[in-house]
Amino acid sequence: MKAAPMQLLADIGGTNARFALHGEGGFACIEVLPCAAYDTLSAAVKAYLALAAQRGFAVGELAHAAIAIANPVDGDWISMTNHHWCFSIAAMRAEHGLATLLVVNDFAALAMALPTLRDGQRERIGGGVESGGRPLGLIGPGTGLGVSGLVPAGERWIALAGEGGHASFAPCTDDEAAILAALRAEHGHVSAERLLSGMGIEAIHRVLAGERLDAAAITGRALAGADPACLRTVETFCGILGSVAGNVALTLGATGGMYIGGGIVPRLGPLFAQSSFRRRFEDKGRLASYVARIPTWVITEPYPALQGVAAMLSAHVAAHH
Ligand SMILES: Nc1ncnc2c1ncn2[C@@H]1O[C@H](COP(=O)(O)OP(=O)(O)OP(=O)(O)O)[C@@H](O)[C@H]1O
Repeated sequence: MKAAPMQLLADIGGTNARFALHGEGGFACIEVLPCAAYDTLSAAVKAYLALAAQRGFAVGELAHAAIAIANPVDGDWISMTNHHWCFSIAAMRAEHGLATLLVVNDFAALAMALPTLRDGQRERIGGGVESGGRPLGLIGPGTGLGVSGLVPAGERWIALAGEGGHASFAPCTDDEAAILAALRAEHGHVSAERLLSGMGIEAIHRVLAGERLDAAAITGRALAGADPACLRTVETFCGILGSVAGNVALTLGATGGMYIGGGIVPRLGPLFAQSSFRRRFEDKGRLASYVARIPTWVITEPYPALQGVAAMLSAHVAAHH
C-alpha cells in the first residue's frame, strides 16, 4: 500500500520560522529559517519547499498543511504582532495548491504537546507535586511572550489561545518599579511582554545598567560570570518570569503544572535554575501554599510546537476528510 503523502508543518515566531514534513515515520527535514530573510511568509514557505525538494522529498504531493503562528488567529486575515508578515489563509492555501491549510496560535499548538513531554524533554525547576488530569499552564519568552493553557475535557485536552503576554505588567520590587516607570514613559501601556522577551532583557539592562546591549550579549556575559550588571539583568528577568508565571498559574488554576517554553530560557543554562524564578513563582501571599504545590518545568525539547500542530492537523483532517 502506498504511504499517505506527507504533511507540511510550520511554527512561525517573530524571529524564527521552523518547518518540517510529517508522515507515518514521524518528522523529517526540520529546518529553521530566519523570518527577516523573507519579505513574506509565502516566500519562506517556497524556500523551504525548494530545499525539501532538493533533498528528495515529494513536496508536489502535499495536500494538508498547518501553521502555528505568534499572533491572534481570528478569521482569514493574519497579521503578525512582532514581525511585518501578513496574509490571507485562503489565498495562501490556493497559492500552494493545498486541500487544507490550518492556521492556529503558536502557543495553543505548543500547549497541545505538553502532555506528551517526558523526562529528557523537560527539566524540573523546584518543588511541587505532579498530578494528572488537571489544567496545565504555559508561558514562553522569545521574540514576544506567549501564554496559553491546556484544560482536560474527558479523554481530550482543549488548548487556550489567549494573548496573556499583553496583560499589564505589575512590579514587585523597587528595581521593577523603576523599569515600569521608564517603559511607561516610552510606551504608555506596559505589558509583561515588554519585559519578558528578547527586547525585554535589553530594556531591563538599559534601565538597570544604563547600557545598550543585545539580548544574546547580555546573557552571554552573564553566563561567562564576569559581568555583575548582566548577571543582575538576567536575575531580574528570571524573577519577573517567576512572578508572571505564578499569575498565570493562579488565573488558570494550573494545578497540573506550569511549563516554560520559548527560545530564551533554555539559553540561560544553569542561571535559570539558580535564579529566584521559583521563589517568585511561589511568592503569592495567602495563596503561597497553593502555588507551592504546582510543579514548574522548562521545556528542553527543541521543536515542541511542531508536535502540537501535527496533532491538531491530524485531528482536523480526520474530522473533515
Ligand atoms: N542567547 C540569547 N539570550 C537571550 N535572548 C536571546 C538569545 N539569543 C536570541 N535571543 C532572543 O530570543 C528571541 C527569539 O526567541 P525565539 O527563538 O523563541 O524566537 P521565535 O520563536 O521567533 O519567537 P516568538 O515565538 O516569541 O515570536 C529574540 O528576541 C532574541 O533577541
